[in-house]
Amino acid sequence: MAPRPLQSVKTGPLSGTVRVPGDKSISHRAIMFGAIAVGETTIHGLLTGEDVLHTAAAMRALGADITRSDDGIWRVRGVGIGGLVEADQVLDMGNSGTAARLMMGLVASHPITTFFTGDASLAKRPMARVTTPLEQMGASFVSRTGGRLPLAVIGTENPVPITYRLPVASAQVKSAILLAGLNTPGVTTVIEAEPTRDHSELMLTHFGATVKTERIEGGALAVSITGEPEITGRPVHVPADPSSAAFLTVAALIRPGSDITLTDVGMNPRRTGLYDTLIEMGADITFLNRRVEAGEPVADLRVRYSALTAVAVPPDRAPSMIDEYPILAIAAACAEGTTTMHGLAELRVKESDRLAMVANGLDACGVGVEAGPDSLTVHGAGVPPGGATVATAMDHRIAMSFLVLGMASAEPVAVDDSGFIDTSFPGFVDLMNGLGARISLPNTQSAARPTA
Ligand SMILES: O=C(O)C1=C[C@@H](OP(=O)(O)O)[C@@H](O)[C@H](O)C1
Ligand SMILES: C=C(OP(=O)(O)O)C(=O)O
Repeated sequence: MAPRPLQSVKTGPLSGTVRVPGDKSISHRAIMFGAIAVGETTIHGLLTGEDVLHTAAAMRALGADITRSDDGIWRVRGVGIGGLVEADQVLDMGNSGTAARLMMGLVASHPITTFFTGDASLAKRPMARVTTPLEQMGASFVSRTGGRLPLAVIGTENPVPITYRLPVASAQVKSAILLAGLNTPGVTTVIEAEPTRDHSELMLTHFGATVKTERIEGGALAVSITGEPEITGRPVHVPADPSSAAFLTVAALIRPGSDITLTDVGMNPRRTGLYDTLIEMGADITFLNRRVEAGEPVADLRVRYSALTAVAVPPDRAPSMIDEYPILAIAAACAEGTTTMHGLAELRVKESDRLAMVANGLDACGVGVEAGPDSLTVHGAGVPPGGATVATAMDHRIAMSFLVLGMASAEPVAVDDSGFIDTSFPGFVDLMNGLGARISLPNTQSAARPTA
């Protein structure tokens, strides 16, 4: 598809009350778990971003019946544990690491062969982190050198349960193993040194599976699933995505006079590291109407402009804000002082090398920045100069982050392609402009100083 450049110019105060789209992690899981449950799962507030639509298409190809009614509610009729059928087409996972990795776990413990592919960004991302444990469970794989997509999973008829210690903090790898464990006799256990998002554990429990989490010696968590449960379709209410709300939150914090409210935002503590960090920087964020909906904590967030000061973000916070470092870097660029972030090696293997893309983009916009192998240092500029076109490398979060930077910069900031924003946040531009942003097609004069 042709690139879709956009530019963002300095805006006045933001105001209004909005609900950002549904949580991407929870939406993928609602479709997948509904597809392997018995009976009907109804999903309210599903994210209809492209990543989740790829998951829905793939689960249909594997036998589930998935429809969307006019009222916006999705209905999934599942096949039951062990009931997935061989797809007669290659499954295209688009830009989505979550879709590819969780689905590989699901099919690995079925006696079927499944072919996966993805776009140029996904085809660069490491898959050995899931194929290694799934091989131990009995599946085999045929892939390109280095274990990348396109890739075939030859599922096993006789899967064996394993106990596996995660070499990287990853909810995707944890979930892939637990999902393979669903159609495996006995107990499958994943040990994680650092707690990652637990949406799989919460939702599988909601569907009737037995999932236990215990703290073991050394402080690690052991997450175990008992195989071959009877899981039944359930209603799922998807909260608004805290990772999407992050862009609006930072935009309001850096525009003087702003006062916005974001409703129904997921507040699972394994996802809220950015909000903790912003509050440490001096952000005025009030959490209203805290409640639990369908097993997930949610709140309405009132966010007001705040003079932010730099912080050192502790590395052990990374799993709870892993997707939020690009937008935190934008907040840091508008803050007073030097912000340091460590423990970020995983950012190099997301939709793009996010450390490199953030550093190149900030540098092009005149903000002092250094990227190390797993760290980022941003020197706050107060009002960033801007005046550049930033390369986004097929990465939705890089595109949204730099459009937010443009809202506070002296000169407009353009992004070379906004098309991938639809993977996670359809309607981003309209929602932002509705609050007072000025994001539009670039005019030719401002497209100066392109980044690498
Ligand atoms: O499990 C999930 O839904 C996700 C886990 C994270 O990836 P990793 O597991 O690779 O850290 C995150 O970056 C991704 O956006 C969604
Ligand atoms: C890393 C992300 O997603 P995924 O791994 O599913 O592509 C993200 O949304 O920032």
